[in-house]
Amino acid sequence: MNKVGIIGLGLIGGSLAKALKQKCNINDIIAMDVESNALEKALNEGIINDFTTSIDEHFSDCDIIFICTPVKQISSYVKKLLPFIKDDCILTDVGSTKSAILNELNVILDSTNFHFIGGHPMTGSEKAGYSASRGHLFENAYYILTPQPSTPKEKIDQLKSIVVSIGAIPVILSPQYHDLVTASISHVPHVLAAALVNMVKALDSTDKYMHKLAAGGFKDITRIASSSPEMWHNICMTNQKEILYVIDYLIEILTRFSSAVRNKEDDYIWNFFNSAKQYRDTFSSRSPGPFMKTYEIIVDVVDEPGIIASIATLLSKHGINIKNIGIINSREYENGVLQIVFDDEKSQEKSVKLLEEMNYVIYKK
Ligand SMILES: NC(=O)C1=CN([C@@H]2O[C@H](COP(=O)(O)OP(=O)(O)OC[C@H]3O[C@@H](n4cnc5c(N)ncnc54)[C@H](O)[C@@H]3O)[C@@H](O)[C@H]2O)C=CC1
Ligand SMILES: O=C(O)C(=O)Cc1ccc(O)cc1
Repeated sequence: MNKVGIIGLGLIGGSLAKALKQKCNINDIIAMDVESNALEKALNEGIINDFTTSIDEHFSDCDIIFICTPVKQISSYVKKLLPFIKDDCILTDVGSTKSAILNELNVILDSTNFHFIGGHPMTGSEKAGYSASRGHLFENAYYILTPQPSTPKEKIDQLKSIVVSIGAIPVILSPQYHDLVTASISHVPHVLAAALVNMVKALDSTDKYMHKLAAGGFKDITRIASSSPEMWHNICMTNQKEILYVIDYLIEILTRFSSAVRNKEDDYIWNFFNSAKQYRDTFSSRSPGPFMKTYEIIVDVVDEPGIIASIATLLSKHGINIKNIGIINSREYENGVLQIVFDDEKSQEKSVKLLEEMNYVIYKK
């Protein structure tokens, strides 16, 4: 992979440019955006080495082009790029919804021979723009790919290897299934976060006590309500069927729960929270999810300077490679604990043994 094109140099486009430059040594990156500020900043930082504000011959020698604009612009950029790109160029996007883009491209996908592979990194932030971009954004994140049945395996493998080289974990899904999964775990949760914030805004009285007293729980569950309205507007307009299916299901759950509260159904209410707790407790706060097994341990450590360094030194002295290490401050572990992620089960087991010998308490293996 020699030359990469990026259309839309915001949070995701900028993070991709940084990751490709910093982790994959790709030194020929051209970016396009409607805003020149981000382009100039990235050029000055040496992240990209060329930019343009229109689609033209600049993209003719790109080996891969990532389209990182809001979802509704993506298919039109595919169409604009087609006259300029070379035959073996991979066109991919990072949009949060997939079927609508492909539906708009169907006719040309059938009649033209080019390689479009949908993509969606399952990582991001409530912040937008190039200034919020980070080269390590994709580390340990799932990165969904939705190739066409006709996409050559060689092209899928090329894109997969780029995904791996920026630190992410590729997962192949159909566009339709992608849209149902993301409607459930991302799109409707964002709708709900915004609904909760709008609810409090409407119910709060002039003394603003709700705003003043909103505590950790409310802030945790509504963090994502600070995301870009443009992005979420685009997502709801392009994943209508799946979002409606999930919202209707959620309404059924709330309606049933409301009746349980009205009728004081003791067992139902207890089980409602208990079953949610049991399932929520199976989601690790750092591991990326159910697709790939992670080998992690949670160590109870006193909060004193140098503790991470001394554990890391002990493990490295015994030849154990640490994939990820950091303090977690979550409600599960009141005082904060050290989470260490390893590459394999052998390293995990060896570390548990070594740390237990040093009298560390290990919570989770
Ligand atoms: N923000 C997130 O957490 C995630 C976003 N995505 C997807 O990534 C894509 C980009 O999102 P972000 O980077 O978060 O947004 P962003 O707002 O940070 O960046 C979008 C960039 O596209 C540019 N842009 C807007 N309209 C354009 C047009 N017509 N032509 C060229 N450039 C244009 C903007 O100037 C901006 O630089 C979206 O499709 C979104 O659904 C995917 C995963 C996570
Ligand atoms: O910040 C968060 O929690 C997110 O949910 C980020 C995010 C936003 C949109 C996506 O399509 C994927 C990930």
